[in-house]
Amino acid sequence: MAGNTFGKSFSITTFGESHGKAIGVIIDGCPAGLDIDAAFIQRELDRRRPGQSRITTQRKESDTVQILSGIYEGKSTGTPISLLIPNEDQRSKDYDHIRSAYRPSHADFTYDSKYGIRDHRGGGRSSARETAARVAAGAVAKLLLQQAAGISVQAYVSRVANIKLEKSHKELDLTQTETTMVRCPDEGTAQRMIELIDQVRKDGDTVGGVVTCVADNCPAGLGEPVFDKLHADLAKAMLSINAAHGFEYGSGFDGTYMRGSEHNDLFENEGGRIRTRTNRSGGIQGGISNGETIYFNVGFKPIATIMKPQTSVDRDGGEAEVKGKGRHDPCVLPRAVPIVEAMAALVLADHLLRNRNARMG
Ligand SMILES: Cc1cc2nc3c(=O)[nH]c(=O)nc-3n(C[C@H](O)[C@H](O)[C@H](O)COP(=O)(O)O)c2cc1C
Ligand SMILES: C=C(O[C@@H]1CC(C(=O)O)=C[C@@H](OP(=O)(O)O)[C@H]1O)C(=O)O
Repeated sequence: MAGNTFGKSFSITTFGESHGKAIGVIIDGCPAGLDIDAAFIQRELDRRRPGQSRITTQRKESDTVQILSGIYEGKSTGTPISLLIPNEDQRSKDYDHIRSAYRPSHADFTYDSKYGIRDHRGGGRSSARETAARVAAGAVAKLLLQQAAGISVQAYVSRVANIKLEKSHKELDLTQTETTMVRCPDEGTAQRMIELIDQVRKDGDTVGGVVTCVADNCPAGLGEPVFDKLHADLAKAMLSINAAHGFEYGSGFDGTYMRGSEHNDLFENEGGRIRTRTNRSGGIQGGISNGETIYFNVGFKPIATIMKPQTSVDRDGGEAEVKGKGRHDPCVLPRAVPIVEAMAALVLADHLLRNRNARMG
């Protein structure tokens, strides 16, 4: 199968390029009868939209979603749901200077190597504009998770470069995430992150960092014991996001410093429900959810397009100099939050539906 489809039982296919007419998504497998609030899909898109604050790309897209099929009188019909988001503010001229040169650490060279086509206008399919389609589909997945099982998915920015939120997700009030433009739920840390991004933007440079994601109320039993392990599917989903460079769940890489005696999550019976006292497993054991909170981190690199000259090569291998032009994000993180949530919701919705056939009764 070509690489534009994601998921098995609840699957999405996205289409469109950053500088084409529109982008969109077809969702397959959504059961009939789900209440679909179009305003909710739009609110999720608004959280990802370019031009939303001074610390994001200034491309002005309204990202107004059109529902083309699969929803009737506010409910899913069980048929493919297609959602279209027209492009309104492409400025392809900004890319004339890289008609043949490759931007360092963007996808220009690899895309050309694969297809033999150099469409220099924006990143095409490799532009993060495509993630709008994922967020629209992720909104439907969130509604499914909420209505079918009461599962919620929330992400936030936990680090920008070296400015780190020292509190864990258990100590934070995640309802505060949307109150700061950087989407960090701690006001003081958020201010320092914003100041850093402002400075980096003035310098014509970029910074990376980490998004943390938390899924609550996930029942025990979602996932597969072999290849499609829940954490493996989450890892693939997260690493499929543009500029994502790392994934860890539960105790992650820190856990590798501990001994088994320190690391194990001991079981207990809490009023008839089997739980663990700690949650270093991040809510997943053996590829299957154990009913505890699922949490993971996604690391993002500093964005490739910088407003400083860098050496490069052109299609013929000749020397070239590339300096970023146009509208770009100085930091991916504030807009990555709704994308991470959407991809997590898609994975969980897929496994929730797959799990229906796991056993009799
Ligand atoms: C929300 C978001 C916004 C992004 N904005 C830009 C941008 O303005 N300029 C840019 O060069 N890269 C941007 N990127 C990253 C590129 O799309 C990405 O680096 C590129 O496709 C190459 O893929 P890779 O970094 O995963 O190897 C963004 C990524 C995300 C998730
Ligand atoms: C348009 C969006 O972000 C874009 C992501 C992006 C990239 O290279 O990933 C590069 C820029 O694209 P362009 O120069 O074509 O405007 C960003 O503005 C969006 O997220 O909707």
